[in-house]
Amino acid sequence: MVIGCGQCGGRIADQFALLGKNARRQRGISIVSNVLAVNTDIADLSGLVHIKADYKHRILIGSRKTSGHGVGKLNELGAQLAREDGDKILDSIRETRLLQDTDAFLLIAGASGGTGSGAIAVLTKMIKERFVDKPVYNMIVLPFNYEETTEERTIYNVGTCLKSAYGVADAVILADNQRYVRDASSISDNFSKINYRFVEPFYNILSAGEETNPRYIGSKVLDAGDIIQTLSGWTVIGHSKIASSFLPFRLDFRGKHAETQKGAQAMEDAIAELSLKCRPEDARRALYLLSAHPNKMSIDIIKELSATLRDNAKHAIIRSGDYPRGDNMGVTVIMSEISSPKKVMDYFDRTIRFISLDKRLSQGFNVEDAFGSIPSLLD
Ligand SMILES: Nc1nc2c(ncn2[C@@H]2O[C@H](COP(=O)(O)OP(=O)(O)OP(=O)(O)O)[C@@H](O)[C@H]2O)c(=O)[nH]1
Repeated sequence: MVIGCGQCGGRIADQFALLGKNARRQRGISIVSNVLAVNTDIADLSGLVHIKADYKHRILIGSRKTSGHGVGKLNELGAQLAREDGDKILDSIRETRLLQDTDAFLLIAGASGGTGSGAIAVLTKMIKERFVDKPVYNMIVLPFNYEETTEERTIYNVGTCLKSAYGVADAVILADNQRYVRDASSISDNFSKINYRFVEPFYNILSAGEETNPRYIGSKVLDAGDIIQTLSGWTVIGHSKIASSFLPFRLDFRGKHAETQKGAQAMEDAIAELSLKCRPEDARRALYLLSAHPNKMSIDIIKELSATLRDNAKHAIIRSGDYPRGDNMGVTVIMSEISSPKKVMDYFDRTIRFISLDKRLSQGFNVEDAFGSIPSLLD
């Protein structure tokens, strides 16, 4: 179940709603049990397209205090309003027809805003307390570089949001806006392309374990259990596609070798496309899914993918699966339990400076050091 908080979270959740519709239409399966958007701003909720338009799915919080006009980047206010009106979200979750079939919750927010940045950890905590048997994950979107220099509160919001989310969510998937920015295009064009890039890797990962047609069931099915076992702590996700226009079983040895090489290349590309730049060797858990046309699945490619991932994520427990569906060969990779990702540590460092504790941070700086100094939005 996907819950978007604030404008950024709501728009990305909207993209998940579209993904759910596509899975039903194209594959006849259900991969998303419900999609909700939570906001303090009526206009943001009105701009969504795919999330159902009723008040149980587009949930306005804090309307008495903000008159439906947002919290103006004050994430403490976002957190407070989520605490006061959180029951509305819990009610909508409880009324979800497919609640029993929900394997996990995914809450999404932009770290630098007010509503989503403040609400995400508070709602995560409430949902975890109410639905104790289901993991609750966060996807947190990091701002563009220019926002860090032009908007005063950006760093503080990001630091407090990341700290609060890490303290309560079962995993925090980091997605960096700056990764996919294309200077030449407009901001709105950028946003829709970036949102697509963030959500696309989930399509096959969520589909593989829900597949019902025997023709498309892999030899090694990657299901919700594998994903849940993989997701922990700081996490990133990436995806790559390779057009494959021939059948490997009819190839001569040179063609076969080239096809196998494509497997290694696809894995390298997926790692290069991870949602936040990080060091794969810092991951303690990893997962990959190979999707390809049933006729193009080959054991050699799977071996090559495994070897390439092992070379990169040297210290990780690796899980994998294959999904024989689709015309293009695609590789989705998740790296999880990443120790002290550099960009996150930089945010903690700069947040501490921002709140003028003026503590010089030495080389051995780690999450625990930073946590002591940064205020939590959960208190
Ligand atoms: N990827 C992506 N980022 C977005 C989108 N909309 C906003 N952002 C980013 O989200 C951050 C701002 O958060 P918002 O979600 O707009 O803020 P909010 O949670 O609605 O909070 P307030 O507007 O202060 O009430 C900035 O870093 C934006 O670049 C979007 O559709 N996609």
